[in-house]
Amino acid sequence: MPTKPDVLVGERGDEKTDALIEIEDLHVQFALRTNAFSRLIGGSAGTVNAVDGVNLRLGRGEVVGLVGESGSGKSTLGRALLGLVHPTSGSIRYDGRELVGLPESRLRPLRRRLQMVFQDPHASMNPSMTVGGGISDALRIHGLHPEDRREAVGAALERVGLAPASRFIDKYPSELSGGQKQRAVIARAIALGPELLVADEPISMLDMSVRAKILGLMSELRRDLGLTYLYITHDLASARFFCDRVAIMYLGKIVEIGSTAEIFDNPRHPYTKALLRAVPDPDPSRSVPRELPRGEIPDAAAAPLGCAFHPRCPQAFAPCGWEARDLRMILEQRWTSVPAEQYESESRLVRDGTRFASPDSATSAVVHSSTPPELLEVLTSERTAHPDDPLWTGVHDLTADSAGVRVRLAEPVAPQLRPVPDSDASVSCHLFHDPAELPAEPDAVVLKKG
Ligand SMILES: Nc1ncnc2c1ncn2[C@@H]1O[C@H](COP(=O)(O)OP(=O)(O)OP(=O)(O)O)[C@@H](O)[C@H]1O
Repeated sequence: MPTKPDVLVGERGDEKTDALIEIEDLHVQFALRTNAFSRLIGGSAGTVNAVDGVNLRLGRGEVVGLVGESGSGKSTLGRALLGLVHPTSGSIRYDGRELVGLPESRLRPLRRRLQMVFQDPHASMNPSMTVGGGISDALRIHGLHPEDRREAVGAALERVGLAPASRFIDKYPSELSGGQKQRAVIARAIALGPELLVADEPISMLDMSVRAKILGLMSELRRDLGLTYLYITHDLASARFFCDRVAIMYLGKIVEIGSTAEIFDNPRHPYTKALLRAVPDPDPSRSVPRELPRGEIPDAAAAPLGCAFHPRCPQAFAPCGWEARDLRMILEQRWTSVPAEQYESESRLVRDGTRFASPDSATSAVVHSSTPPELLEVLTSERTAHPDDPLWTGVHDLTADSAGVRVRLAEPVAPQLRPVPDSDASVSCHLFHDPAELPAEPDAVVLKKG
């Protein structure tokens, strides 16, 4: 396997080589489509903040891994880099040139330099074109003279290990194995002479036996061609092997970034720790918890207040962004372990599951109930039974009023990605930066529907 070059890592985990890509405060929103009936009854279209204020710098020749669960915004960030989705705001500079807002006609020539390798090599290739034809076509689109194309195709195929090229050039994708197809896709990308490859899960659909070989090839290409990579993956083990730095994404934000060694040897964010614990251990005799924390990745269209990870975080505390809707999660958890009759009687106390709570400020909300004292009793007994649940650090008090149970909550504070002293990592977590010292962010107190 190729060895990693020495990397100079500076503050915020940024490499001190000159930057090929500089992303600043990037936002990508998608409009949610609602049906006519929902609009009629006042449902708003809503938006998904797929990328929510990302800052990231890729040094020339650097490999940066973007890791996170499904839906965290990794692909959208990668696609935004290539101009395949349009950012809502923010800046992407490639070699000092601003890409955001460039018309397609000016973006197209740059695409030669910014290439993408997708997860599914089969879907990336035109089944009716030979391997050579597909690569040649990409070269034609980018204006390469016909006479130069065959030679460039052959060189690219041999460079990715499909050698001799004459054996592969006239084959159709269906005649290649999965690994060979991904090599052909990489050949098409490098034939154009790119500087950056956005590799979006490039090995996840391949057999285990060929994954390491493809990663090895990508490392060789990085060394020989000076390529820079944004490597998008769920798979921390491959990121550890391949990347100089790793950024952990959660619901559109980078929550931790640092050198690969720092992320793996000294993870800080509870989400990074959870992801690392979930990596399967090759030694079956060691029983390491594999589960991610409770709950699922929340709906990006209604992201939690404060730190988006707080509902799942075992170390969350008062300022992390507790909301009345977090009480629903606590109740649902309780109802999985009580007898059916108790579930029936308790769940009836919450008036309307679709409108569980109405916040009237960031720190006060009503959980609706037709019998508030009884609901208060259930919530109080839950608090007494599990006083250590992080949620209770953010609940000042619960009182019954005519509409339901009123909840007074701690002020939510959105954490910010900040450098960790004496390390090359940055983390966005109140465990590492005093929330009282963070500059106020407007979205720290934005109300979301409960
Ligand atoms: N074209 C689109 N229209 C609407 N929403 C979208 C669109 N593309 C992505 N999203 C939403 O944006 C969020 C981020 O999606 P994205 O695919 O970037 O995440 P990801 O981390 O790459 O996930 P995966 O690993 O499953 O590919 C998700 O909530 C997704 O549903």
